[in-house]
Amino acid sequence: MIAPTARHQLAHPEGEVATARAAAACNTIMVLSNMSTCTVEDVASSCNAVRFFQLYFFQFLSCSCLLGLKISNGTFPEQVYKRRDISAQIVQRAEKSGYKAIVLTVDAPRLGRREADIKNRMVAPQLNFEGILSTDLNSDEGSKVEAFVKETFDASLCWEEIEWLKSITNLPILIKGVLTHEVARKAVEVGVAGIVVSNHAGRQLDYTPTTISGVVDAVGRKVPVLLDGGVRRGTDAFKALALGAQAVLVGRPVIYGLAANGERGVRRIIEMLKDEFELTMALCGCPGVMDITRSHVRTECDKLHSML
Ligand SMILES: Cc1cc2nc3c(=O)[nH]c(=O)nc-3n(C[C@H](O)[C@H](O)[C@H](O)COP(=O)(O)O)c2cc1C
Repeated sequence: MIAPTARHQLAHPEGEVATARAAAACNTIMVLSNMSTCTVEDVASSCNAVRFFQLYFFQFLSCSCLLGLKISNGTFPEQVYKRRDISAQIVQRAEKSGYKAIVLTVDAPRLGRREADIKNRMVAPQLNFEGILSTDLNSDEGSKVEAFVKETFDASLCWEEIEWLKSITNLPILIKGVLTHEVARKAVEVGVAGIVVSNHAGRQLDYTPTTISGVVDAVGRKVPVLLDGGVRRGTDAFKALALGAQAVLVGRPVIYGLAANGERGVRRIIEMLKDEFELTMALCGCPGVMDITRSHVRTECDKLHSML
């Protein structure tokens, strides 16, 4: 699957549209970010790729001087309002445009400190929100993306939000950004259709681990577990499946392929990964994906256990 990486037009003028066409040609699912640089509808009408839609929840940050509130030092505190109407609008647009699932990203209550973005004063067009949210933010320092996220992402996201999301869409809901078995169990309890084990490519917090094995054990096959992050070779996909993932998501390699050669570059990346994956299966004696088992990989943990 292609992971949501909301910067495609910075890599290539056709951005997510070219990526979606490559996904369709290679029979791969594309997850479109709600921060994408092409609109939900443009990507949908460009080809017949199977598409999932990635969602962040929104809020509205307003200075309380509008409400006449002051704190003791004379400054005006900021007030935060949830903007479920915006989340609802965008989910309904995705549903209407034929997206097959919602992938709710839960690991970005705030943006991690992305020093390259700050240095480059990063700006990314937010076409999905034109006329809905102000995307022209004044930030004297740092990246505009950071300012946008600070002002508009709902940092108070909680489990009730999933109940609400289920009430406004018939699409299955996957949760992306799970790292622990406790969160995975709770996610199953509230009725998600799938779990994406991900540390957001390490872009949020340095040193966060991805712990697929613990999550797979906790979930116990009740819903599919997907692995995201660090897949660079077919062997990585094979290892993920051996550890219990049902699919993998690929982010940056797709962007690199897009930057190098547009739609053809993305196709090449996906083909290379698939070829390497099939070769690994053949060399491990696995005629089909169902033949890939836990015994095909040995982790550091296994090594320790074998020494006891
Ligand atoms: C440039 C860039 C933009 C991203 N934008 C989003 C996003 O909008 N939503 C999201 O859930 N994840 C986003 N991610 C994280 C990816 O979905 C994915 O978790 C990560 O790239 C996977 O790791 P990989 O790049 O090692 O394959 C982004 C990642 C990158 C590199």
